[in-house]
Amino acid sequence: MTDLTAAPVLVLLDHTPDGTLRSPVREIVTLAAGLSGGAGVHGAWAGAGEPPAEVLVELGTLGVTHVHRLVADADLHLSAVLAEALGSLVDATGARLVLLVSSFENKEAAARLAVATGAGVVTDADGLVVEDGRYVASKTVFAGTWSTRCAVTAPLAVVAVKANSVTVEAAAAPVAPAVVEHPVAVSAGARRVTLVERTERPSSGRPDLGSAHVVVVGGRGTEGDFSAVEELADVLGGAVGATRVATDEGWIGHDAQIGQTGVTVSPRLYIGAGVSGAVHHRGGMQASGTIVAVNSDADAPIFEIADFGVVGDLFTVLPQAAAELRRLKSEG
Ligand SMILES: Cc1cc2nc3c(=O)[nH]c(=O)nc-3n(C[C@H](O)[C@H](O)[C@H](O)COP(=O)(O)OP(=O)(O)OC[C@H]3O[C@@H](n4cnc5c(N)ncnc54)[C@H](O)[C@@H]3O)c2cc1C
Repeated sequence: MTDLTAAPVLVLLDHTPDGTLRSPVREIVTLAAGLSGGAGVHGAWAGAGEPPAEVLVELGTLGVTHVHRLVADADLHLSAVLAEALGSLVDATGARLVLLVSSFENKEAAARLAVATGAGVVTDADGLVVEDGRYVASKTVFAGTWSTRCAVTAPLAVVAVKANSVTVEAAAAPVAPAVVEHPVAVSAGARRVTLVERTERPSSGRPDLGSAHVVVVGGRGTEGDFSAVEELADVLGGAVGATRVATDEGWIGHDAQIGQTGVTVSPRLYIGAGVSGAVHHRGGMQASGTIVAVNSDADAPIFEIADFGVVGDLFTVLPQAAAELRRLKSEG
């Protein structure tokens, strides 16, 4: 039986343009440290300069032993280029597992990497273990109504893990990661698309919807007034989401839409206000840890899946909840 813990684990270290780690990266590094045995956790760093010193310290605390700074004469934001870079790192490190955060862009890179290397790929995983010499990933499917376990039978596993799936933990002993430059020879095929321009969306100051621990969602019941939803999200340090009705009405941007034709979220806490819980919406939130619903209609379908429900007017309930949370916070 193959001893997978004898092989290093490769982790894509997503970060902001200024070099700050994106929050779910800490989760997959924790997962990698637990799976790598003594073989080490190798991080792939795709960015203009070196990782900042404080990031290296943090990565070392989490158990990253090596950071490979990818250097390419093509844009590593393009999934074809990134997939080739990760493929060459797999060859260089002998990794048997590549972990990525399950974002839209990373899933595309994961698929390309798997096709190029013959790897087995699992996306939207919420857990990963080694069983009988194979990596076995868990994930929910069919709008969160089924839990599945997928064993990777190929020699290389590529697994994209959903945010909020792993509790971040420091490694048993911190290390000082070695920073290694890794030049990437990009193929002509990966150059078929060139990035002409990138403009970062202005930050709302709130966490990213796809990876936030808390998401507060407004539906038609808000009648376009998201102030109570935003206030509660801010008290909880959460992101603001919406139903398709709310985005179609133009009350909030389409990137806030959660559901079958929007973003899939699985925060630790989902709060739906004025949201009926239609099947197309559930498809994007049913895997959330705790579901709270505030709806004036006691027969609204969302109460069927809610862990905690309040029958009431959101414009009364949400400000009360926000005020009480503020009071509790001020008491320390
Ligand atoms: C192909 C297809 C894809 C779709 N994809 C998506 C998707 O990705 N995401 C998505 O969300 N939808 C999607 N939809 C639409 C989906 O079917 C529902 O129409 C939508 O989710 C309903 O949004 P809602 O809950 O805001 O509105 P409604 O269903 O109208 O519910 C509004 C709720 O607010 C409550 N309410 C009203 N006033 C208050 C108040 N003051 N306080 C408290 N509660 C109040 C009402 O009791 C009601 O339950 C899709 C539809 C189709 C056909």
